[in-house]
Amino acid sequence: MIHLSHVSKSYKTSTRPALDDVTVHVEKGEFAFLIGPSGSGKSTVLRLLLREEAPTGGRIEVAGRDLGRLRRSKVPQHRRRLGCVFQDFRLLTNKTVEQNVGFALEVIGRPRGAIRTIVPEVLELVGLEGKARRLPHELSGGEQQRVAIARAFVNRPLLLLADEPTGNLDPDTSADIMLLLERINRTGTTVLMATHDNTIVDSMRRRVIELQLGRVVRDEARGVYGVGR
Ligand SMILES: Nc1ncnc2c1ncn2[C@@H]1O[C@H](COP(=O)(O)OP(=O)(O)OP(=O)(O)O)[C@@H](O)[C@H]1O
Repeated sequence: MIHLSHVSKSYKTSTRPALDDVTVHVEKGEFAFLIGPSGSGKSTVLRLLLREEAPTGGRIEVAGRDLGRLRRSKVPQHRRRLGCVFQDFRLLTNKTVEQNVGFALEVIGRPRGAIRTIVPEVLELVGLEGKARRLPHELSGGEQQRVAIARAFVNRPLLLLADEPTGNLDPDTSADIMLLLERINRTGTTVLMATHDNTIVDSMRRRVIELQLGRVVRDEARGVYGVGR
């Protein structure tokens, strides 16, 4: 699903590379954590996968597509095949819950009838039935993240990228969000999640890929956050 081969990334204004010879393969259906201290390159990996940035060296393949050969005009289509969830939710503040989720289907041209059927199904999956007409500011942080996850998942993406999705949430709410991401993973969606949350990583015992100064320093099948903690 994700193949990074000898990937390097140097930003123009930075003296050291953000990523330095990174080789990582994540197979279809896997759930993997990307961890590492601030500035280690986690967000850069996600940005490269979304083709928001291009690598300075190496090769990146996502869902069978070589991103180096992806024409600029095909980038939006590539991004629509991925689901993305962020720490700050990024909801449309003037749209209701159902409109936020439905919008993801509108932009890919799904007919209104289909949207009316699919949106309530996805809201039920994320536990937001009954909240479809609320605006984001009428929801708790955890509920807002559920909307963001519903929006990311409504197109049934092959791959879900999550950048610190629990960063703004309390521990109980974070645990609920992780149950939801696990449920989504069980439908066959590959999940790659960047996080600083050691409690979550330790409780899930999933694959852990650790970056330090732009290099992979650990890749364990059922890892914990910190070795020896
Ligand atoms: N747009 C940019 N221009 C220049 N340097 C950048 C840019 N984005 C990131 N960097 C640098 O690249 C390195 C990796 O940053 P990145 O954001 O990928 O780290 P991170 O592991 O996601 O950090 P955090 O956990 O704080 O989000 C850092 O040294 C950062 O300063």
